[in-house]
Amino acid sequence: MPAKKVCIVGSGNWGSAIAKIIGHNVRASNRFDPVVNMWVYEEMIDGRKLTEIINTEHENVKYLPNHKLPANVVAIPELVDAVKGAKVLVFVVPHQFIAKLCDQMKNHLGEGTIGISLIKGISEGPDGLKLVSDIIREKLELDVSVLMGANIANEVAEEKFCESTIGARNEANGQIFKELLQTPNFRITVVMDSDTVELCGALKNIVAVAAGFSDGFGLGDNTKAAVIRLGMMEMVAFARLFLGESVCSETFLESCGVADLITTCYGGRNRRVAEAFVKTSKSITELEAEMLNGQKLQGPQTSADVYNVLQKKDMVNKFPLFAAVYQICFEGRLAKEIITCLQNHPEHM
Ligand SMILES: NC(=O)c1ccc[n+]([C@@H]2O[C@H](COP(=O)([O-])OP(=O)(O)OC[C@H]3O[C@@H](n4cnc5c(N)ncnc54)[C@H](O)[C@@H]3O)[C@@H](O)[C@H]2O)c1
Ligand SMILES: O=P(O)(O)OC[C@H](O)CO
Repeated sequence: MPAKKVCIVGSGNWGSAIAKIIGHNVRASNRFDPVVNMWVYEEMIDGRKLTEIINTEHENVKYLPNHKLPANVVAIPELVDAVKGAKVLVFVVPHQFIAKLCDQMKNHLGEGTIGISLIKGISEGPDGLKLVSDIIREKLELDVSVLMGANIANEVAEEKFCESTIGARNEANGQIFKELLQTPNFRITVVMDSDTVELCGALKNIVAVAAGFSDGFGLGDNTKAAVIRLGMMEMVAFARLFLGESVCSETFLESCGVADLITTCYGGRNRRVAEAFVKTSKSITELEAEMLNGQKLQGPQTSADVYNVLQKKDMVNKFPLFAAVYQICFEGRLAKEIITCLQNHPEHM
């Protein structure tokens, strides 16, 4: 069987960290072509193209500085050129960009191409919730797995030990992605409950924003633990509401569930910016621009997407923590009302 060409669609903080792993792993496997394409959203850095910097210095100096990428990872600015001939696509862009990128890729993919989404977020469809993987499936007609877990990109790039979860609909494809992505310090479990895995990855970012508010008020570890627990209860309830009987409780015990929720509520960007939101009174948009140097927050936007979906179902009052995050970020509700929200949570009624 010919070696499969891999293309990474995205090159931000996580995209670059995963490129380090993929570039290394394809060299050690007969299954994959040893040269990996990486689509890069082109920008100028001190008068030079980012793609040129990556291809000469083998470093994404803006989104993952101080980490060398393997030389077999080739940065390509045109999306259609990057995906040409690829049989394995790794989608890793902020979720707000994925639909438009799929439209550009459509009609440029070969038969039998498979994909995996590392994107944490959701979208809204005409009938309510739409998963990012569903957008990719519908637009590109691919089998799509997902990878979600307690995986802060900088720590993964430093090769510190962590776990991750692949959610697959096609088990054989899930195993192919495990071969592509697993390392001694990045241990992967494959489960078939793909939609729950994906929802965990998206929803934990909303809880991280609430954890950041709590930190901003200096409420301490007990309060943050309560935010994490109540957030998890809302994640489970939301998954059951939208995915029904197919949701497997054990999935929340995988890295994509409890572990990602913990890491994100302590070490993530959403937490950090939400803490600054409380301390500075600047808007989320201002803080994202000031603090993240081009990286994108997923939590506030996901809270808005989730709020709209819940409104359509008339279920907002069943998810007070998710709703409070949205209202505080976008509707001027006072951040300190996160405490009122915890005090009156239906879990204690
Ligand atoms: N960073 C992490 O620690 C981490 C870990 C796990 C999962 N994730 C998830 O991975 C996904 C990607 O995150 P990331 O950290 O790689 O990205 P990031 O936050 O670093 O985002 C910046 C990326 O978006 C690109 N971009 C900017 N404008 C664009 C446009 N108009 N169209 C297309 N691309 C544009 C930038 O060039 C850059 O590559 C997100 O869903 C995130 O939640 C991130
Ligand atoms: O930095 P965040 O908040 O986007 O979270 C990063 C990862 O999703 C943690 O697994």
